[in-house]
Amino acid sequence: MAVGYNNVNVEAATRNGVAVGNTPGVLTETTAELAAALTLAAARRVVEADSFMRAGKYDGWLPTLFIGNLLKGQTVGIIGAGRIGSAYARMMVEGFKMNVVYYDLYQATRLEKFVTAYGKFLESQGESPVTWKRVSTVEDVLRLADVVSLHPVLDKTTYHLINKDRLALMKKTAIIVNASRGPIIDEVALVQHLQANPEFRAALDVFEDEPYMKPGLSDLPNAVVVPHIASASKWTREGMATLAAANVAGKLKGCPVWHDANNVMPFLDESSKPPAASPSIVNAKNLGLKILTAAKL
Ligand SMILES: NC(=O)c1ccc[n+]([C@@H]2O[C@H](COP(=O)([O-])OP(=O)(O)OC[C@H]3O[C@@H](n4cnc5c(N)ncnc54)[C@H](O)[C@@H]3O)[C@@H](O)[C@H]2O)c1
Ligand SMILES: O=C(O)[C@H](O)CO
Repeated sequence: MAVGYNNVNVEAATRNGVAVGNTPGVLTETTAELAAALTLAAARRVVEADSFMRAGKYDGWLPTLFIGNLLKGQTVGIIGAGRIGSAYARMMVEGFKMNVVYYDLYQATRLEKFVTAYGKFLESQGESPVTWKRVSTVEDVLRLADVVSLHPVLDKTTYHLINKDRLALMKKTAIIVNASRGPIIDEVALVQHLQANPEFRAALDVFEDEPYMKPGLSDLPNAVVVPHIASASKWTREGMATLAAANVAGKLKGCPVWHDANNVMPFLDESSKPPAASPSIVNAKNLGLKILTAAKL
């Protein structure tokens, strides 16, 4: 039960006539919120400070205790500005007035429009506007950003996208956040980078060899690590379960497949009869399954 299906061999499934369902449209905001939470935890050293407190080490306010990074006015870099990347970018823009630099294979038009409009609103209030910039390389994002959040799909173009050489391009006090897929970062290189650069921070929801971490990661105070919980809100998990069940039921009953995997709200309405369709079968076209239009539901 997941939106990401990089762990499934869809081609082999299709060859054998097996439908592959996923659960899109209900994870976006929840996952983006966890990426935002990780960003704040790393920027303000929340986990380190919590451990210090619980260990009974706090003996009075100090001007130098757990100095972190102010996000306001800084630049957030997005690699993969799809559903989750764009939702996270909007949160960081609206919540913390950060400027956006992003890299994606496609233009994130809605995100650009949002940042432009919000920038104009801030100006109308006498505040500095926020800005966006689309760059043509991953390297440009890494050089320019104070926080880099990774949101691409995992495929052969993004495997170890963040490696030793690219980490070296980042600012010494930057933060890297990953709530996408573990192998997008070369985790051994990241551990070495964190060891050599104590002011650099990482906040990770996903790991290269889940459920394990690469040696050394868990000892590093400049890393925040959580166990793949980005989609773990009650609303999202219920939505995922409903969509997964509806996929199975729709397939068993021979129903057609819903046409818009990003618009699955009709499947979540508990008070009405479930629609006679599978909400999201990713290999529907290649299997030759019938696909519904909105008007026919
Ligand atoms: N941690 C979690 O619990 C969790 C939950 C949901 C999704 N995810 C993962 O989050 C990621 C994003 O999910 P989404 O729903 O936003 O997907 P999406 O398809 O909406 O967005 C992915 C974006 O990545 C871009 N992209 C593809 N190849 C790229 C490349 N080489 N360089 C840069 N960008 C590239 C695509 O153009 C697209 O805009 C996926 O990896 C997904 O598996 C993780
Ligand atoms: O792809 C997904 O759905 C997640 O990684 C699990 O929530």
